[in-house]
Amino acid sequence: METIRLTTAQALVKFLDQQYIEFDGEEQRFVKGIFTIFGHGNVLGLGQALEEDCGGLEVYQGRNEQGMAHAAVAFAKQMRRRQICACTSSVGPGAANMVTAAATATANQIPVLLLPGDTFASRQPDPVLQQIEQPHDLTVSTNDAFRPVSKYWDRIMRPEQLMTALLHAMRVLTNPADTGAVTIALPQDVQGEAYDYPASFFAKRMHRIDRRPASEAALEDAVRLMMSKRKPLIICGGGVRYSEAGAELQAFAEALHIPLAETQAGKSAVPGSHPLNLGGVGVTGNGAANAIAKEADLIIGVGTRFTDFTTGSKELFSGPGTDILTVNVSEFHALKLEATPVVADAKAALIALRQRLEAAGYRSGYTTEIEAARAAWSEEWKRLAGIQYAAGAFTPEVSGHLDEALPEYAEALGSCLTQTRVLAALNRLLGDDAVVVGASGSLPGDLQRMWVAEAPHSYHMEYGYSCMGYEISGALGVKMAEPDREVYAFAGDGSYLMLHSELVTSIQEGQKINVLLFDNNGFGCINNLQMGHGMGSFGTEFRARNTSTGKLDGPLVGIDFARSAAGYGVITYTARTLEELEQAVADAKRQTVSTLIDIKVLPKTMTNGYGAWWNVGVAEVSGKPDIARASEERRRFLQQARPY
Ligand SMILES: Cc1ncc(C[n+]2csc(CCOP(=O)(O)OP(=O)(O)O)c2C)c(N)n1
Ligand SMILES: O=C1C[C@@H](O)[C@H](O)[C@@H](O)C1=O
Ligand SMILES: [Mg+2]
Repeated sequence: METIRLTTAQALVKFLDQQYIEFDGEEQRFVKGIFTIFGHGNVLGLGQALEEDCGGLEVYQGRNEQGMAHAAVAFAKQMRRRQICACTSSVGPGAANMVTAAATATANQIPVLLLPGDTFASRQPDPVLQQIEQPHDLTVSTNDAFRPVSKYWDRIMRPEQLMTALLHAMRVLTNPADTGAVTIALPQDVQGEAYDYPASFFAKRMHRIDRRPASEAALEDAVRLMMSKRKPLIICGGGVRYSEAGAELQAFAEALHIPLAETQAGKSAVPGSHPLNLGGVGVTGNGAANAIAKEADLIIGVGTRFTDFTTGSKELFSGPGTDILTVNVSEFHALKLEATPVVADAKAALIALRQRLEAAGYRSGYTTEIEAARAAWSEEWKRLAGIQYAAGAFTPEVSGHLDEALPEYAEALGSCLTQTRVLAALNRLLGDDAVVVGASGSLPGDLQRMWVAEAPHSYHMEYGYSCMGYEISGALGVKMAEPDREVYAFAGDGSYLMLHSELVTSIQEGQKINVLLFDNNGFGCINNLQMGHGMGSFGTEFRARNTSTGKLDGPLVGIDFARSAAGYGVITYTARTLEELEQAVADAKRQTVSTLIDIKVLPKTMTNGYGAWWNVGVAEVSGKPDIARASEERRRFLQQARPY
């Protein structure tokens, strides 16, 4: 047997360099590159291997391990999971910083390969710097924290273990039904240890991603169910996009005259302006999709995980005559809500189903309802787009919370801009081909309702984990995936403050991203949530400590975000009027380096709900009557919702 003597780390790099995937007959390199932050836990092992021979892998330098791993997650998501980046960190805190990103990947079912350094396998120098000593179990290290948030976890205690570990890593990373974070912990000493690896291990490997066909029996069940229904509604989830099934979903809807609604992950599979596309559904859905959902007698969930935001905590389509049909490549998701399951690739299943339903002469029973719902939402959209603040006589969208404080905000921010008006303007200004990126705060809800995404894959929302700080790191990953498109990160001020370090990486890499920062001086959506459930404003506005009350109810803490980002070399703007915003967007498009527009918007001017419930925990004991009312309302909704 021919062998090659390499260190564990060198073998790892050589193997990753030889992985390819085949999808619909097209071959592609699987690992584009590797994000690194070196420390003593990885620099002399994996760092040495990459310096000596990184093959075709690109090597990037991250700023924060969570940020760089989020960039890798966003890259893979925008590549529809057909190409990934790996990430290596040092031992201890560097590794711990990646745990959040691992969870983001796993929650969203996005492949990412994480390679944290680990403590010594030999234990000779223990305890090493950054080692946690657990007297009850010496095998435990920080990296065990990746176990619950990874789809595959391994620790390489001997060089030869690497071979089985990497083959299993590839199995999970390329599995469309069950992928997510793969963590391979690399003890510091083992990374540099040598072994005679079989040369065959480094041969080019092609991993075919098959389109799993639906079984005849499942198709028959689905057709039988559909033939008995007159008001079906398709819910287009992220699986439609990963399967490249947008055109087929559109053809399916057109042929059978069935409206469709979008989840956050499914948006931009079918053009937003299509007459059968009702837009976002659920807690952050719009009036049209939610109205049709409430009346539907069949929900056809294609490639969706049916999260609480999509199902309105299982209250939205809970009528006694409403059935669920699922098309999902994952059995786990297909079997949710006691659905009639079609476990299959979305594109393959939609083609097969359409053929059978057309042959059976199926057409839904909708007459004018779809058009009417769309028209009503269009009027509402225009109203939202036109909302302007007027001192003294203004009722914000989210009213009855901070109404009296709005003049103070207008003065402190120096702006009267409303969030809904800004979003409508941006939808017009950015251009259809631009990719919008978001994750957390009030913006995902507003975007799901208001953003009309026309071009395929122009909407990139991480709403599985809704992780603050993903927006900017994510935009970098999206730009790496789609260098020819303008990429816009939509971030709240809270989210920006939490993590924006990879903005510097975007400058370093010459990967232009645009940050649209919505500064409303606080954790706006959480303020809405607490005050909407009977609490006061507590710990969510950005106010200084008040020396007379001892509380955080002093003056507003203003931040000049444009000035802060300018220090990184970012081209920055501040927008306090629509004219300033228009000029800033026009100028930002002309730039070749990353830009940031600090948009000052009034709190409470985001969209409000459109008839879908969200089950959030409410105190059952409180001296406040409003909280008791909220708790009572929750009990009432729970009785209407599906219990499981
Ligand atoms: C990492 C992380 N921590 C906490 C949360 C909970 N959370 C969700 S939105 C939010 C506040 C967001 O504030 P901001 O980014 O300013 O957006 P706004 O709601 O004001 O538009 C918080 C704390 C989260 N989603 N992610
Ligand atoms: O707690 C949350 C509330 C949501 O409105 C928000 O979008 C999300 O980021 C979150 O974590
Ligand atoms: Mg905010």
